[in-house]
Amino acid sequence: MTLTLTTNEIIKHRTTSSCWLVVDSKVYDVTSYLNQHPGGPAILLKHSGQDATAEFRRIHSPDVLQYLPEDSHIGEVDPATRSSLPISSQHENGIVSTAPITTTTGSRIGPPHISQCVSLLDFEPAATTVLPAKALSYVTSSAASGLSLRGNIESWGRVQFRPRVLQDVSRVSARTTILGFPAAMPFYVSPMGQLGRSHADGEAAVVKALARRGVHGVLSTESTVPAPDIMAVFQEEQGKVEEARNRESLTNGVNGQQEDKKLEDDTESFPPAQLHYQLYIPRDRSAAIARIRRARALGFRSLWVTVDTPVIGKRTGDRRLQATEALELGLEAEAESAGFGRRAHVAANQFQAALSWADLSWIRAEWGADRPIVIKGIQCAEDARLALEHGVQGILLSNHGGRQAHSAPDALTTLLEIWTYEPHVLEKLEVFVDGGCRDGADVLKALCLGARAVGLGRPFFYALAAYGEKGVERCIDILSDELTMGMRLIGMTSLDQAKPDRVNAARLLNELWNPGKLSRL
Ligand code: HEM
Ligand SMILES: Cc1cc2nc3c(=O)[nH]c(=O)nc-3n(C[C@H](O)[C@H](O)[C@H](O)COP(=O)(O)O)c2cc1C
Repeated sequence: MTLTLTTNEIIKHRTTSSCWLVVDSKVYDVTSYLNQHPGGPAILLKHSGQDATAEFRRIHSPDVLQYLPEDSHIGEVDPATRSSLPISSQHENGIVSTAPITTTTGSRIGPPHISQCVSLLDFEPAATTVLPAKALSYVTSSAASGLSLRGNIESWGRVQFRPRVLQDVSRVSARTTILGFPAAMPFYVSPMGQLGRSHADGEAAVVKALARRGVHGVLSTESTVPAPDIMAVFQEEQGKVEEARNRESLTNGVNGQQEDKKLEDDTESFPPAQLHYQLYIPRDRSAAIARIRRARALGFRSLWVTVDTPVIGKRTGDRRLQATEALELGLEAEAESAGFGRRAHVAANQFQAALSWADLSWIRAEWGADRPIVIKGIQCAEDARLALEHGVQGILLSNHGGRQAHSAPDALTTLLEIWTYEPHVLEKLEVFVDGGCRDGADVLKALCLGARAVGLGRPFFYALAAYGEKGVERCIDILSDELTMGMRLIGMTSLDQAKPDRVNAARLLNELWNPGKLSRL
């Protein structure tokens, strides 16, 4: 029998010895979960004794409630007293970002006008004006001292173009295919968990923007909004785009202007956007199978299995903030353990640390023999070869945006390592790269070195935070503009001309892993 609990009763439970919170009118006793919560105990305490629904939804999909101990749901809020239940409205923790834009009088102002964002780098400072410190830490956070992240960013500048001139570049096309599906552009939005922490419209805003631009995106297992709802928004938006297109082509047909309207850059009429699904494998295989089946039934085009996360990396910034939050609440022991990260993740079954190459056979069986699988997180040539031998269709060279292993190689270096030691992989598999790419023209460098497309994460998180779906669209537009302009300036009219002789990667090649030299040590 479910208990009916009054507001007077609920508000009493705000301590480490009795901590209740309300989500969707359900009262949960989370006392025994406090020290297991991967987001730390302090944030649960802050939202305890209150209706935490709105704040919970900004961060979590209802799916996470499965991690609570079975008897945590202790009752329902008494409807007669619900209106007096305090609503926890602090956005995550109420601490505003550390670097707000301020006026000369010192007052805080919001992001600049969207038109002032002309490069992807402009979105980060814009986002710092709106994101609370905890969300900002979540997105900027990188592993350990930040070497992997810095290496990613710097790697792009270590490859130069070898521009060709006098090539008639009046008409260019950046069309490609990704795993057999046409794509307007050779870049995509990387999977990022908890986009609700960036903006209230979260994943919905991103997929709407993708549909309007014909750009592909990979949805994270850890999305704030459940996958079926996101797919529904995406399909509805695609329907609208299609309708608008049909109306336009009728009008153009009547006026006989179709030919004149053909854009030089081939960006006006684009193929439909596509969504792919990123999979984290939890410890419980039946939960993993349920995820795969759901993604398949929903029509995601391919499955991107993340393999660089047997455990969560050492996100130094997040750990410091969790320690600070705990100290603010006088929880010294929790503060001390915050420095050792989200050990509870493993207990919470979220990542299967025992995952191995052999697991690909049941993943394949569940996903389907004829549907593409991409391994996300390949970081050396040997593993690229193993992925090929295990029958996947693609590999993503990635160090998770510098958030997982310390001193991990940037994707361009891994790409060159594959060129050098396992070049046949590049002929057989579609190879994707991500990490630190912040310019459309840089995308071309990866393509010249054999990549199919480039993923971008943080710039989209920042653009979404500052401007919602308009920000995501602008981020895509800036990248597209830089890419097509880049093609013209290096003398390329289509992506099949993206070949290694268009770039000088000598600086990265000089530092490539060299087993021959090592064996002489
Ligand atoms: C009451 C049930 C809750 C459960 C079972 C739960 C579970 C989890 C889990 C499993 C994670 C790991 C990341 C993920 O899977 O999304 C997490 C992270 C987190 N949770 Fe909760 N959570 C709950 C409530 C809340 C509430 C009410 C808040 C705040 C309003 C919150 C804030 C966070 C934050 C900030 C993180 C850290 C995310 C990161 O930095 O990676 N959680 N929680
Ligand atoms: C905020 C954030 C959340 C992320 N969440 C996930 C995730 O849920 N699954 C995953 O496979 N990768 C995740 N990643 C890694 C990205 O998919 C991608 O590899 C990385 O962001 C690329 O680097 P960039 O941010 O420098 O562009 C996340 C990255 C960020 C920044």
